[in-house]
Amino acid sequence: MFWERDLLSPQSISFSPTNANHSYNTHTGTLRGMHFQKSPHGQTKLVSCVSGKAWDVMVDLRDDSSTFGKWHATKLSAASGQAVLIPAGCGHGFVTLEPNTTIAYLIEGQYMPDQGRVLRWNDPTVAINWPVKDPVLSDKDAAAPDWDQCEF
Ligand SMILES: Cc1cn([C@H]2C[C@H](O)[C@@H](COP(=O)(O)OP(=O)(O)O[C@H]3O[C@H](C)C(=O)[C@H](O)[C@H]3O)O2)c(=O)[nH]c1=O
Repeated sequence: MFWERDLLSPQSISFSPTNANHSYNTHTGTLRGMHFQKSPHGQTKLVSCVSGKAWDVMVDLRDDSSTFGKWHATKLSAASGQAVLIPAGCGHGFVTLEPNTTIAYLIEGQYMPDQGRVLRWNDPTVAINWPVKDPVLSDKDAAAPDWDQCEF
């Protein structure tokens, strides 16, 4: 079981997914991120790995949060069955640790491409300690701005 609505409500976490995405990645060292939608169009994501293995990262972009600018990583794998909830207002990214890694995630919040933003994966302000130093990046991610140029 990946998600059950009533499982989260005792922790007073409300999560009502509106869509589900798959991200298939052929090569080890594929890095996608850090992606987010500009406030107030943030999305909450419940992320899991359904094949292979990945190092999944969130960064807190909520300027009223005590962990503003901090990052947190979780190792996800098909074998572990673990999932991680990325709150709205956080950036999300991952790097694959095996070939043929598929990330599956439920999303709450409408996809609004014109509100999509990217923070550079190796921005020195956030300083995420990625396990992969020379990743495979999309053009969009390779051209991402640093913290100071980002619109949250
Ligand atoms: C997110 C999304 C994407 N798309 C389309 C738009 C593009 O034609 C294609 C790939 O989108 P994108 O470049 O955003 O995909 P990734 O580089 O895999 O990034 C994703 O992985 C990172 C780590 C994320 O957290 C984001 O949810 C998501 O952006 O799927 C849709 O049609 N609906 C959607 O909800």
